[in-house]
Amino acid sequence: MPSFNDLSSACAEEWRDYLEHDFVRQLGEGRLPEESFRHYLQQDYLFLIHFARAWALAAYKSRTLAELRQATASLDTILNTELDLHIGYCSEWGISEDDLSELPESRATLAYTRYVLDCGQRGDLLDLHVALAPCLIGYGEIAEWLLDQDTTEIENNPYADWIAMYSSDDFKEAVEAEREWLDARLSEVSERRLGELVDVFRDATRLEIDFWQMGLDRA
Ligand SMILES: Cc1ncc(C[n+]2csc(CCO)c2C)c(N)n1
Repeated sequence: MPSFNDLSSACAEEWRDYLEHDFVRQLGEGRLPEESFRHYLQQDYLFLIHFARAWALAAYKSRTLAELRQATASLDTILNTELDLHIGYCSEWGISEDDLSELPESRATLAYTRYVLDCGQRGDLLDLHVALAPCLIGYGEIAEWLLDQDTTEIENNPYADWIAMYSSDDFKEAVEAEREWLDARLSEVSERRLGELVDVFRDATRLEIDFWQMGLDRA
């Protein structure tokens, strides 16, 4: 019976390159250049606006009240928790929300956000959730992995708030709910359909790698 693990193990190399990317290691050790984090976070502000739209699309494509609630919970987390972190870091750097809204989107941001929105438009709710899975489940695994590393520095780490948000109990609960939903839906798909979904998952994972790389390349 297929499950989420079949998606990540079908592209194990890309999945690991995403979770254990140099950007993530350096962030955990507190030695990521501020220029890299700043560029990443500003682009992530633009990214989150489109991902909020993707969850709104998931709400629209939902067939049950439970699915509708799950999609709107993610939408709410982006608008009322995640973006606050971005706005907070940026205001410490003297960057206002008006400044952020005028930033040009990088190619990595454009490619990833529009890819996910296209998956949702042309496909069904499962395609869209699979395109969103590297983002939600990946960040959950990244936060867990970071906390497991001996080299991860929390005290005096300028990125500690970022790590804390993605390792919070609320966030872990959302990741768990997503995994359960995916496992239930994937258990019903054919081999052929699973192959299509692996392609979507792999592409989204590669776009996550490009997003980290965009940050590193800035420094
Ligand atoms: C490039 C990039 N990938 C993933 C996330 C994490 N994230 C974005 S939306 C969302 C779901 C609702 O919380 C999560 C976990 C990010 N911020 N930036």
